[in-house]
Amino acid sequence: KSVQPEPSIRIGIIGGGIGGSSCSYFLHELFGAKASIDVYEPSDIGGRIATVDIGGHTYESGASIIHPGNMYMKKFTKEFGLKHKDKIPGQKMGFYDGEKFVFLESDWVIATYAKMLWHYGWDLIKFRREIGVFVEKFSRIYDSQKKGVAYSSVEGIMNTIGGNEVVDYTKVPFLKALKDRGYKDVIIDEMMAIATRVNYGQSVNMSAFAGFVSVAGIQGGLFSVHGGNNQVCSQLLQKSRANIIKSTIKGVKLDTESATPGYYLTIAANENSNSTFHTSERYDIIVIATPLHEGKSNISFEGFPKKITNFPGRFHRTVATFVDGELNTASFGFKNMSGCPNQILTTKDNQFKINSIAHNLPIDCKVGNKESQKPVWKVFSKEPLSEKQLYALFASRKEMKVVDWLAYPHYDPQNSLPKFELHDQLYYINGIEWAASAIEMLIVGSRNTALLAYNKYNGLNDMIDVDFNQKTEL
Ligand SMILES: CC(C)=CCC/C(C)=C/CC/C(C)=C/CSC[C@H](N)C(=O)O
Repeated sequence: KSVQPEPSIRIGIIGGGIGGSSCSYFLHELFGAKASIDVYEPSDIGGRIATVDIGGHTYESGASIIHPGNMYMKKFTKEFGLKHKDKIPGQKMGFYDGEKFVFLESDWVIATYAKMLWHYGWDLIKFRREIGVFVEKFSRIYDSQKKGVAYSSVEGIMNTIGGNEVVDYTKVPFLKALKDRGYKDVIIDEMMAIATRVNYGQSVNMSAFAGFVSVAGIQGGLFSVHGGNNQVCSQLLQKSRANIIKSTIKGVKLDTESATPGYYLTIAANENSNSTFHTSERYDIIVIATPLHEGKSNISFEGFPKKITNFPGRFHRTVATFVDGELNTASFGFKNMSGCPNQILTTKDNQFKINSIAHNLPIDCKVGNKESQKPVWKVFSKEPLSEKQLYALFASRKEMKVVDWLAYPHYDPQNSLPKFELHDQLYYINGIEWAASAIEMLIVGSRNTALLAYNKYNGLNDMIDVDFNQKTEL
């Protein structure tokens, strides 16, 4: 009978969302039984990919879509025996400019494509091709991670994806990148604007990299996990044999006494995070898997030679209002739902002050089971909806739930990209969100962080910050 060695490395992860859970999985894959992993998450596992219950069904409350080119989410779904959520027919999309629908989907796919081609011309084909190339470039990061390469900064990852061109995408407005490529105003003002508004609540003035990712998020073939994307997080934590601790972390303190790098986590002793009674635990490696920006967390850093405080930029407020009720179709120029789209995406700020209003289906809906297909309306807006706005949008309301959250960074091209490495063995996954926030982006960031910790711990310095564009023979 083989005897398992006692773990000799203690790893603490702050946050049990997709970043924290996938990092736990990758760290376990790399360090094996040598490491014991504690994941601190005071709320539900899943973070921003959690769910909301309404009218007796469960719906995705946050990040809900996965791109078919997202290799890690595809791998995890398969590995954990999860299925894709069924596609239920009858979803009809319309682009609304505040006065009229500038584009309305047809009941037939071919007719919709022909209409789109007529409306947007050659730009539509050009852009589809360009996104394809972009997604292919993105796969270079999977190759470099497979070979064990890690980057200490988000910029290193961008450089691997596409050299200076992609690094620059994080620094120029999407609008400029599109104009430089010769796109006409109609596709920019409608389709590109919709992608940035629906996916990030922002506009084409946001940085180009996040703009490209947002457009990838309105392509065909997108999926989500049957039963909820957050199952991936629970499975990842289970596979990594992590201890899940329901406590709030108040601070990280450098261990200055020991010869080897180490950190103390200050832990709120009970679920009341305001309690003044704290405990402390020492770890060899710490991974922060929660945003550190202003308004998002108040973790303090103590005893570090260089102050860890400066995380410039701000998070963007997104309000998701779920309504079990009837749309006021007259507000959109229709007598009833016949002919009226149930996926209304707005091209610009409008009288309703909404980014989109769309039918949302339960996480476990099934083709052939009508009861499981109960849609609710999900409205995205920048501010909570007033009673007057709700009255204009809905003819009737049975139940309503509001998720008001600081969802994504505000993508100002002036923002600088954070580093993954905050100190010797103190890491920050969510820095990657400042290039673009999506489930897959956080997994890419988390695998990078796990590789960085592993390479550093084992002195594999030649596997850190390798210019993958120059050196592919690794
Ligand atoms: C760089 C490009 C174009 C693709 C790389 C792969 C990638 C990260 C694709 C993600 C596409 C996607 C699902 C975008 C949605 S934006 C964020 C969304 N609202 C969410 O909450 O996840």
